[in-house]
Amino acid sequence: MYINGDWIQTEEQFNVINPATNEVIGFVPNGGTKEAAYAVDAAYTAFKTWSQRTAVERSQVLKKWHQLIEMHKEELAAIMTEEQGKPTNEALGEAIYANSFVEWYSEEAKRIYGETIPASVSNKRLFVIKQPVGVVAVITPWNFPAAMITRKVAPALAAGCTVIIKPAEQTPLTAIKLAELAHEAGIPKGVFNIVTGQPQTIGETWLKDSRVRKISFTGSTEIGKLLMKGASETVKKVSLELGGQAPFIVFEDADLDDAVTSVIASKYRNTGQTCVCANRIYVQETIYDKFIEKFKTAVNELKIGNGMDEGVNIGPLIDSDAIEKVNQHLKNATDLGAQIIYGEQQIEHLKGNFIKPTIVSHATDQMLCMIEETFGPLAPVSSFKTEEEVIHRANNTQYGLAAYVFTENINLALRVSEQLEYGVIGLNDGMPAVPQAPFGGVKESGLGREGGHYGIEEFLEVKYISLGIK
Ligand SMILES: NC(=O)C1=CN([C@@H]2O[C@H](COP(=O)(O)OP(=O)(O)OC[C@H]3O[C@@H](n4cnc5c(N)ncnc54)[C@H](OP(=O)(O)O)[C@@H]3O)[C@@H](O)[C@H]2O)C=CC1
Ligand SMILES: O=C(O)CCCC(=O)O
Repeated sequence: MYINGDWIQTEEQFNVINPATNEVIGFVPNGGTKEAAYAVDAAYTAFKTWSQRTAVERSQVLKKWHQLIEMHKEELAAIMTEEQGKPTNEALGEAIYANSFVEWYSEEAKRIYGETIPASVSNKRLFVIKQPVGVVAVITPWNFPAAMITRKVAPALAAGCTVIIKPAEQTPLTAIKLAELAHEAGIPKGVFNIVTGQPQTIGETWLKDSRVRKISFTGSTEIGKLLMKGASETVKKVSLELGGQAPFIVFEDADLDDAVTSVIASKYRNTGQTCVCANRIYVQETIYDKFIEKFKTAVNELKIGNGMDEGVNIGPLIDSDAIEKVNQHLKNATDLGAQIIYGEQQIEHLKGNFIKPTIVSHATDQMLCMIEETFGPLAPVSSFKTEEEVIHRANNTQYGLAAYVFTENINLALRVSEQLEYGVIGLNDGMPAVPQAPFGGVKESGLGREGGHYGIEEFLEVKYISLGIK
């Protein structure tokens, strides 16, 4: 792991596994309290100087990191395919996407503006300045091993914060590669630190330490809630990007081909393992059969296999627990009357964590797959009659990250978008996330926003200065 500009080893290590083959591909240090605390010491010390650098200086260092990531994007992609399973093209797409946050925030570093406020008396002047929050703990998941790091770290560093990062145990190698490039880019020692190892111990050490002023987390709602509770002990700021349960709504006047292309992209990207994946698909009853036919045809084109192999677009799931969850959702759906219309055959020729893309029709809102985040390539399709009905059903969840709406009617589109209780709406768009726009959820899908100028605000404190003048 990488702390205070040095590479740190521990006696104990843990293995990193390729989910396409279940083979061990490497190992990393199993850090605990000692390493987690050392990272805070380093980041706390480095904050004093990094926060004092000019915005232009911070911007230049981030630009250098961006250049190096661009130069090494194929290598990063190969690491992601090996440790996470996503197909090569998708992994390269992620490396580029991840780097777009570094580029965007290298520019945004220069636009952290304050404010002057008219005073109500003539002998005062009122100012607002923005300052970095301090040491930021970044805890990231395995589904986007590079982008979830850069989406948090780039705005944090641009704002003048220093970071301590704990990547997911399944995907530490991508994080370590990013650290190598950060080191080469001249990010000063202590500004960027990676601790691999025991999640609970590392998490607790950071939660208890009052020098850590912010936690930025992407992952399950369960762990998000736990971190939020822990953060209250020292009143840290929190940003949480948690589970989703995205409805994908297709109205009868939608461009069907477009809707099908988008549902494939949204549902099967990363083999269904994103928090914004279409989780439940609602299709207006008048076009239901036609949609299902086109959807089936398109899914049939997908090639499943080891992400390293040419032409593969569906890789393995991350581990056997993930397979079990999808199978549990599928069994529950069929027990409750859903019909498997695509995907019933088992995959026998692949030995990793593979599961066939599956479509079920006649899904109802009582089924687990319509209530919980499946995080896998199971697509339940349900029909609806009216706008009111589908809005009610889409909102009837504790989650609120992304929702998708397909229609050619601008009035309907805006009415529905405004009524959906979600942080991100893909309106005739199955892939809305970009670096310049705010991404994040409402309800139990999280707090705060990543991306755009909103994303950097999460790492800034507002300071009000009242100046009395003579
Ligand atoms: N919003 C999203 O993008 C994601 C949502 N999920 C959802 O969560 C489910 C479970 O996935 P899973 O990987 O277990 O997600 P987790 O929430 O458990 O893991 C996310 C990150 O949190 C860390 N973590 C776990 N426990 C603690 C703790 N007590 N204190 C501090 N950090 C901790 C993990 O470390 P470690 O890896 O070492 O356990 C990892 O780095 C998925 O099936 C999916 O539904 C999962 C990933 C991403
Ligand atoms: O699953 C997630 O947490 C990540 C985001 C997807 C995206 O950025 O498109």
